[in-house]
Amino acid sequence: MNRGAIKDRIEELRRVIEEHNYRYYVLDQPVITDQEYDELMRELIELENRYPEFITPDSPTQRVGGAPLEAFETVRHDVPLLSLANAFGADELREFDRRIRQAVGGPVDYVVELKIDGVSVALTYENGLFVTGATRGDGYLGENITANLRTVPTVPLRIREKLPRLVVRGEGYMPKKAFEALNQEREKEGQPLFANPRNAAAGSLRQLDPRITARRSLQVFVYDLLAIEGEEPATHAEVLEFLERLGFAVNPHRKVCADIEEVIVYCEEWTERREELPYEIDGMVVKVNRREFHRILGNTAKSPRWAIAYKFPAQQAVTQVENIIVRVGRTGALTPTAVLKPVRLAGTTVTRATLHNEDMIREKDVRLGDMVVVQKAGDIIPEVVNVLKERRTGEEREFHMPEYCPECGARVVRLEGEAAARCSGGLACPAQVREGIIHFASRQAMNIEGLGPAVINQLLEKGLIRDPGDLYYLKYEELVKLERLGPQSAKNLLEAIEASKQNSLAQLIFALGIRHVGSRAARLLAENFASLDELAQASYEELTAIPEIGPKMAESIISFFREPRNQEVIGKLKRAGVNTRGDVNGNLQRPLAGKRFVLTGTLASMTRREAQEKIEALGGEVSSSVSRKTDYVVVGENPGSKYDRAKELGITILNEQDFLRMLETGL
Ligand SMILES: NC(=O)c1ccc[n+]([C@@H]2O[C@H](COP(=O)([O-])OP(=O)(O)OC[C@H]3O[C@@H](n4cnc5c(N)ncnc54)[C@H](O)[C@@H]3O)[C@@H](O)[C@H]2O)c1
Ligand SMILES: [Zn+2]
Repeated sequence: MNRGAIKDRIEELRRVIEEHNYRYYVLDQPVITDQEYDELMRELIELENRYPEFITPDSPTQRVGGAPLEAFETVRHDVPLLSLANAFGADELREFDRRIRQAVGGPVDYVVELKIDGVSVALTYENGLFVTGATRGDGYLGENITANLRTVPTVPLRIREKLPRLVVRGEGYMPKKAFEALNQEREKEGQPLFANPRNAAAGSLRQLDPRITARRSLQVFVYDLLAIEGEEPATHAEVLEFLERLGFAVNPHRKVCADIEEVIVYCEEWTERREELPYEIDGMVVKVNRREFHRILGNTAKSPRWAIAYKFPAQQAVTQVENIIVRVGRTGALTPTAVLKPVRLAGTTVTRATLHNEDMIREKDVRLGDMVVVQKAGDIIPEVVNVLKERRTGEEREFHMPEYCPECGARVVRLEGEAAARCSGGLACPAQVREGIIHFASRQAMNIEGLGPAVINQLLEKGLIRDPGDLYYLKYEELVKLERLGPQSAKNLLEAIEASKQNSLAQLIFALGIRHVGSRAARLLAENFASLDELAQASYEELTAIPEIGPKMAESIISFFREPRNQEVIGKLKRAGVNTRGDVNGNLQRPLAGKRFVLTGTLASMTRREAQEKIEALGGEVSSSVSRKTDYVVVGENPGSKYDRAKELGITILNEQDFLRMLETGL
């Protein structure tokens, strides 16, 4: 870019950011996500850092927040209420620490607090009485919202010491439950919904009628001392204790850390635990503990140099729906999937998101070409959260479920009471056959290593297999000819197929892909019937007599074994020597029965969900918190507080290797 283009881009960014600031701070109605906003801001900061000659005092990088609303009386803050600089990731925290140590000439310790996602407020007390409450506004001029803050139960009207004058800073917020209830009520009344608890808190504190504020279940956490007449504590940690003694609500989740690595561990712990909290946090705040250093370090125009906000990695991102395709699953269910313009999300590039089913598409009104918010929760496939309708251009197109299966041309039907539309092609539908074989070979089923979707596709295309039974008749000469399958892998694959003949009956039942029969039900069935033949003969009464086997599952099992094509497959399996007999002693297959596990940290070999499924498949249980009843705590990379708790209680700790061994041997 030449200088002219750079200047244009900077001005463009400023204009766009100003517009979003206005919507966010003044109207409490943002139209983009915080991540998108942060991205714009980051670009502007980077450009201004590289071309400082273009910095102007009115740039949004040099100013805090938005202008106060005229409806309120204006309050001038005697100590400016600044914003915070952001750190994205551990390295930026280390960079912050380096700057600090250089400036103060030695090591420093830090206080780390939760970054409550709410609205900044200043509370002034005179002779122990609450006299003024104000919003941050532009940092210098705020709005006088004293009457509203008086209705908030955690704002003490009188503090426990009769100090002549005290100004504190805190965060007004709305707990998640109250936010949901408020939006539900607004929906019923046809009022516009708040985008998130932060906007709801801001809107509620900036009500002209304090009686409305009083009904909004707002709370305040206090986190800083801005002014006091008299002696000041020497450290920030002491400030927080002092505020607690005065009767303020101070957030209990905080930690004094001796160095930045300890800070990083604590931030990562909360990245994992944030969902536990009854209110939203959008990051952590790292503050230099010694207040003497605060004075040495000073402030920029926008933020103190002695503190930084560690922002959690985005779980949401905004992108465009380029297409909506339909995938046909093992049971014939048609799953509409959004093809997205690639976007970075929580460390990976996302190009697809599930839309679940047609009803969901209607409900969210997702159209081709829409800008949407996508989210990743845990390790599940990303999903579309909502559509940014205000960003529609009119070019968007509605989606319709196809009437015929895109893979086999059979009619698509939708059974009453079912959300899914299904291809009626059954085993004549290549998609269903393919997905069925992929399932058969998968880890939890027959666990045939080296037999993934790519190989299965080739085998089907070449006509070498038509169903799972055919896998056991494959020959070496056929396999070596496949693409990307050398002599060694062909040999390995044959061995893996051979080995799978010794699998348990439970694995086989699950692998058959009987509708509604998951791995747990398969295990129950294997424990209750001596062989596959016995199961195939079972009556409706015998099946439903087993606890957890309901009518739907029983019917599905019976009709599966009645279907001639399924009988044919089972015949092939038996002739090939696949084990169809159960273990007499069911517990042999449930070596972890009665054992309670807790998982913490990241495992290298599997996701948390996979680990849980494996434990359960072997009869164990997984719970979310450590107690005396816990038998094992499985500890991966960057474990959370559960690890400390396990050590405290003396519970057996398994590292990943121990855990894998246990899964394999049951010991
Ligand atoms: N979506 C939009 O259109 C839009 C527009 C403007 C701003 N924003 C969001 O707002 C952010 C900027 O807002 P900001 O200037 O208020 O900064 P900020 O919210 O990123 O951080 C500063 C604020 O953190 C709060 N805070 C919470 N807990 C704290 C604690 N323990 N210690 C100290 N401070 C604590 C304080 O109120 C402080 O003002 C952006 O990063 C973006 O996420 C979004
Ligand atoms: Zn089909």
